[in-house]
Amino acid sequence: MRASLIQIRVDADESVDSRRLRAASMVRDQAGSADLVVLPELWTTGAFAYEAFAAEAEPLEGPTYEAMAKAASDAGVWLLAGSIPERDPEGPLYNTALVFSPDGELAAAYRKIHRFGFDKGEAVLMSAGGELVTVRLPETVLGVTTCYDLRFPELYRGLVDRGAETFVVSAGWPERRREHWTLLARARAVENQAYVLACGTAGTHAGVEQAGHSVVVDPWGEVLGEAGAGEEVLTVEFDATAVAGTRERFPALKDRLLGLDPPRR
Ligand SMILES: NC(=O)CCC(=O)C(=O)O
Repeated sequence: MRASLIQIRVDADESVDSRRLRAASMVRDQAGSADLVVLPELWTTGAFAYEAFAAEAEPLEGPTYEAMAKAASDAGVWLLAGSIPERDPEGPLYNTALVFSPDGELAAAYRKIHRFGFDKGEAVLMSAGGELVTVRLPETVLGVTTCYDLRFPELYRGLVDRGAETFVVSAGWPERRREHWTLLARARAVENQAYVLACGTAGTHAGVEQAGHSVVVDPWGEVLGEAGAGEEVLTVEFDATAVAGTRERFPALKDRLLGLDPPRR
């Protein structure tokens, strides 16, 4: 299958409306080139533009949902439309990733579990999700994750236990920790014998330079494609069936002793 990672530029000098139109058009441009399209985390506001979260928060079925549902169906692609600052009808904000099927239906919504910032920023402004999300595509099962989640291997193991073979990561990762980004993407791929499609943003917002360098890693940890620092669409073709083969030939996942209920002896 072919996946296109849209590493869109998120700069303070562009309005959210303009970026939404550009993102929709970039998704449409993938018609015929990709089966799956991935956008980054909080690309409407920027992942570090904390003061914009409440101002630009949308209900789940708000303007970004509308634009992305239409773009997915126009292009006929599966679309992980990145995440939005979602305002729940009860009041709290969530960092919520949206997945659309090629007919423009919502296939899943994933509320980011691990919020970044310690005692500041997203960690205090957003509420934490609590549900692991997988999506069955014809060729593979996606495990949906967002940015800082990449540092928590137990989340990815939980997704493997729910059948995930391809992890998608929407991110707004900063340049200053770029080496962690690539290292963690490869680690999650190797330890779970799964593909990792990790899509970040380009540009600088809220004074935080973004790493770009979106990356696709195979179940053996090989980097199949990597973007540069600027705005770019990274398209990579990969054999989704290779996950089963890798897990059969090198069955390390069967040697797990901990975390299973009951534990294996
Ligand atoms: N938006 C994020 O989750 C940022 C994560 C990050 O900067 C890091 O883990 O490092």
